[in-house]
Amino acid sequence: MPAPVIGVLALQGDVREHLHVLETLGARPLAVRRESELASVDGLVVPGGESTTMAKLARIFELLEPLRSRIAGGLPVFGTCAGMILLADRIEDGVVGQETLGGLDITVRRNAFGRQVDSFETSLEFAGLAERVHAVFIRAPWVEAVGDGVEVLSRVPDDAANGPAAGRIVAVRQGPLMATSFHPEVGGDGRVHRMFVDLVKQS
Ligand SMILES: NC(=O)CC[C@H](N)C(=O)O
Repeated sequence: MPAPVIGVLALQGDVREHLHVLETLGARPLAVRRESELASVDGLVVPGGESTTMAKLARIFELLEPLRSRIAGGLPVFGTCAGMILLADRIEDGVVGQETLGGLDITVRRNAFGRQVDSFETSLEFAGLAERVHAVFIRAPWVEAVGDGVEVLSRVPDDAANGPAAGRIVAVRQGPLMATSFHPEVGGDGRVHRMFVDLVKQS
């Protein structure tokens, strides 16, 4: 199979970082702003940024329904941080009327880590990876609840020192959909993206 075309939704957020990691992994990255571009991708990354802004822009750019229909059609999608929020079927602490793309049977809590520690870095065990992943959290959501078909890939260590974040789910997969609360595109570790590229190749 030729290298898959992997789009990065390029309405807002840290688009360039994702394009760069995908390029280093030998995928063909494509910034997606129009329906015609969306139609040509084999997989899609929804980056970190601001989920409410991204949803509004997706509506303005007439991408909301095309995105929903490609997700319903089985397109592999990887959401990071705001991207996780956009893929979630249910949001806690969203703004009133906040729209999502949906598809992942999860409930996310926006800005869950709170003001004191809203941005931090740690290393986490991650299902399928031998070594821990360096995880950068920036005003991140966590996953409050998952449906039956959802595989948990990573959690904050269940250690009292982690306070209310202890044991919280921060990475999931459901069929062709993957999401992380943190930003694997920051910090030069391509292993989580490689997992997604492999998922795209298998689909
Ligand atoms: N780094 C991020 O993507 C932050 C997400 C942001 N707090 C939101 O609600 O959309």
